[in-house]
Amino acid sequence: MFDVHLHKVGLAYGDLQVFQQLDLSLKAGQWTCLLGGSGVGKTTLLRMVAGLVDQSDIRVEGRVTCDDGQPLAGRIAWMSQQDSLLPWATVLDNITIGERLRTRKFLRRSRLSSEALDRAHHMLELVGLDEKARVLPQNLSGGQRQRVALARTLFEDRPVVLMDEPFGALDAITRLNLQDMACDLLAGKTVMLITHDPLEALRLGHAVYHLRGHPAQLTDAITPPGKIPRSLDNAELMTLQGVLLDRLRHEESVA
Ligand SMILES: Nc1ncnc2c1ncn2[C@@H]1O[C@H](COP(=O)(O)OP(=O)(O)OP(=O)(O)O)[C@@H](O)[C@H]1O
Repeated sequence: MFDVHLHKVGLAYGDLQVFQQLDLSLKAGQWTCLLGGSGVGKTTLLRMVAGLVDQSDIRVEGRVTCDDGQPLAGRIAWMSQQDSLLPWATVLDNITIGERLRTRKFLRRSRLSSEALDRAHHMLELVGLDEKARVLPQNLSGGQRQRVALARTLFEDRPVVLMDEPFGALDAITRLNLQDMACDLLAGKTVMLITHDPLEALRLGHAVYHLRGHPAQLTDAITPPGKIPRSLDNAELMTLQGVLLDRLRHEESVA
């Protein structure tokens, strides 16, 4: 278990300074949630943590370090709103795609180890979809597809999970159910979650930050009380939701 630290990070696309001088710590085993208006730089910040920014046409400042002294590269799983499932591959093949690419068993018709297959089936069981192992993604609902994406994230078994609005396209009830499932199954992982939904951030976040302004800055963390996922009848949660919605609405109106 290790914390991830962002030290004075900044990023500019040409003349557009998206954010600068940001300090942020992702605490080991906790959920850090990030809210902010459209275009403020949330995805860019997440991509920077993941090492996914192409440094040829942008300026990157600062450092991302882990407090165990090891690099973060290779210890991250990613989950986004677009489930990125390959349409022509079965659910099982989608879940094991990373393993197939790493072991060069993607193009050849060679088989994965029985251990890897058992583990993939187990992940599907955990998300309640084992009976869908052989179907194609087009035959699944949006919520089921995101459960497959969650199973793929679990299969990768990385200590750090970066999530970019993973539940954003789902209806309210499916979203609540998936929040609970992700919270349960990702227990012990260090999670950074980007969301537009204050309630989602407050249900799941040990620390909730608001990214705002141009260049963007982070507000102080809100640390809602109680264990995650927090219950909807938590009165403090509802008060904090009102505060955050008000902040976000004000931000939109001045942008
Ligand atoms: N590859 C790129 N080249 C140039 N500008 C970019 C690039 N990617 C993003 N931007 C710009 O950087 C800013 C931040 O974009 P980003 O996608 O990080 O915002 P966001 O907060 O995630 O937005 P949303 O909530 O709408 O997804 C925006 O002004 C966007 O237009």
